[in-house]
Amino acid sequence: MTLSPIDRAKFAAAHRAAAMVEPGMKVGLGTGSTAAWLVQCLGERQRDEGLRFTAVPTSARTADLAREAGIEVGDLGTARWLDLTIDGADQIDREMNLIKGGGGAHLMEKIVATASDRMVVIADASKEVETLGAFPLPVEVIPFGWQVTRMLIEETLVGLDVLGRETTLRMAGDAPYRTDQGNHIVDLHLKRIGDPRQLGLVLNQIPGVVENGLFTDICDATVIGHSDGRVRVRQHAGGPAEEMRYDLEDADNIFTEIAE
Ligand SMILES: O=C[C@H](O)[C@H](O)[C@H](O)COP(=O)(O)O
Repeated sequence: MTLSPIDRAKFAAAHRAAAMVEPGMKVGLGTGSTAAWLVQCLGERQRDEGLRFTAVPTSARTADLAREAGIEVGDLGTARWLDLTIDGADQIDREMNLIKGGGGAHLMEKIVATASDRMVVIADASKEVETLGAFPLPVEVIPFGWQVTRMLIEETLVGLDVLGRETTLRMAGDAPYRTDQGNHIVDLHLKRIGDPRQLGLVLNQIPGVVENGLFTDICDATVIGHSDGRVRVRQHAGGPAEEMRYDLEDADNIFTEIAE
């Protein structure tokens, strides 16, 4: 079976990051299409090597995928503190600030990543940007009075160093989208985000806002995959980036084995 170029990139990043999981670790499993590859790769390591680890998923979707891959699912309340969380992202800037929540899971993802010694982000190269902003910034709000919360968000944006103030309520068909926690999501269409730390703090002060999708000072390393099989691992703390290259035929073979 042959992977599409974008899936090769995601797979390569996920496969490299899966190798960071050591026996006995407590590991947060992210949400999204890249994290789904991670779950497959960890399932494969469990089957082939007998790798044992405690998995804490960041969404019901990831929990289902993990179970399907034969991975036993734990919960954060029991695990308390994790060694490592591996998750995808919608945008990554040079300082490893992130926009997350394109799949609506950023609240649980932020809790899990914050409760981890390390957060490693896996992504294809298209997610790397100079400055955050082109991707809509998700803000999870409670359903009660969401219209007012949205208005307050828009008013707050006026006083900030951002470009653009349009907001939309995320929909799932004809009804407002519901997160795993039963909340709604307001997406902010900002062309430029000035200071992501400041914006993140200010948004979370607004009554009705549960959590925004800006992750600042949380990501410790990025694993970026390319469709030609190249993978680049960069640490937030600095130091030389690690470069490797998957043989594309190998990647397709590994994928075929996982899929069977
Ligand atoms: O809510 C979803 C998450 O933050 C995802 O990790 C993010 O949207 C990236 O997803 P994908 O790997 O599918 O691009």
